[in-house]
Amino acid sequence: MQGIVVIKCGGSTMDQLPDSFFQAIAGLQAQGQEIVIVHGGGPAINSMLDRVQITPQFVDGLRVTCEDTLRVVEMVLCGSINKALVKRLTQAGAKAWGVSGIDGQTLLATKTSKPLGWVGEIKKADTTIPKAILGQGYVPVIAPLSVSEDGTETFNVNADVAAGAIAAALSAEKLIMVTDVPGIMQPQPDGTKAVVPATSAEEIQEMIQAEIITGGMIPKVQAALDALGQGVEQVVICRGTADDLLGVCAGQGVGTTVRMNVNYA
Ligand SMILES: Nc1ncnc2c1ncn2[C@@H]1O[C@H](COP(=O)(O)OP(=O)(O)O)[C@@H](O)[C@H]1O
Ligand SMILES: CC(=O)N[C@@H](CCC(=O)OP(=O)(O)O)C(=O)O
Repeated sequence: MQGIVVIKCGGSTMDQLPDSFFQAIAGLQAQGQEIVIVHGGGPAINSMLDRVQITPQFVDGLRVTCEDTLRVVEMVLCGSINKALVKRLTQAGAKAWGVSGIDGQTLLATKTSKPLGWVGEIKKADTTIPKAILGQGYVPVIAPLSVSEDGTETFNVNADVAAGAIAAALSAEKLIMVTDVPGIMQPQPDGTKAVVPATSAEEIQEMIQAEIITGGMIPKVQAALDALGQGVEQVVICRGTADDLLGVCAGQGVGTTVRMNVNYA
């Protein structure tokens, strides 16, 4: 592989990520593969909100973010989660450098017009900082906070959306969305659920309408389609294991590959 690989680490799976996953990233980095990590941390934010007695609230997978919630989001994502990931990568032998979307205005945003409070809509992803970090031989580890153009306001951004915007701005070869499920799951006639190996914008719309895709999977698939629309070559939703990560990098059929349309190779 030549192009940049963006890995989005979902908060859902953060506590379960095995050492071998980080060792796989270290191995890829040692082979010269440029990797950028964008991370979430939804469950850790929820636990901290619980400790300060704020009830989490979501609309279509996006957190309603009042001022107090924003403080907690910034503290958890830029603080404990970002540093925990940098440490795990370091222990695995990778070189990692943690930043947030605020740093260098990597994620420039305006406040959403939706009734979600301090949630940002990304206007521009600036690749100066991620590229500078890559240029120094480190994996940028990016927390999904965003900042206003004048630098006065911070906004919360869903990590899938942040990863999609950064992958698009970097013209990444692959966006790998690592989560706690093996891909998009669909109910089968026998009552079980199976991973959808590949899907399209049209099928995704149908699955959202049929409530097969719900909650946090909604921003994920929307971000995947946006990234493809902006030139990212491949988007895969899969689990956070070394096998899945290396399988996607090797072009094997792992997880769910999201495509713009069914006939698009
Ligand atoms: N069709 C679906 N297939 C798989 N997961 C789905 C689907 N619809 C909703 N989900 C939910 O989406 C979750 C992943 O989104 P989220 O919790 O936001 O994870 P992350 O923190 O990794 O972004 C899954 O754990 C599952 O509960
Ligand atoms: C606006 C919004 O929803 N922001 C997210 C940011 C973290 C995130 O997306 O984490 P996951 O990847 O674990 O879902 C939040 O506050 O939970």
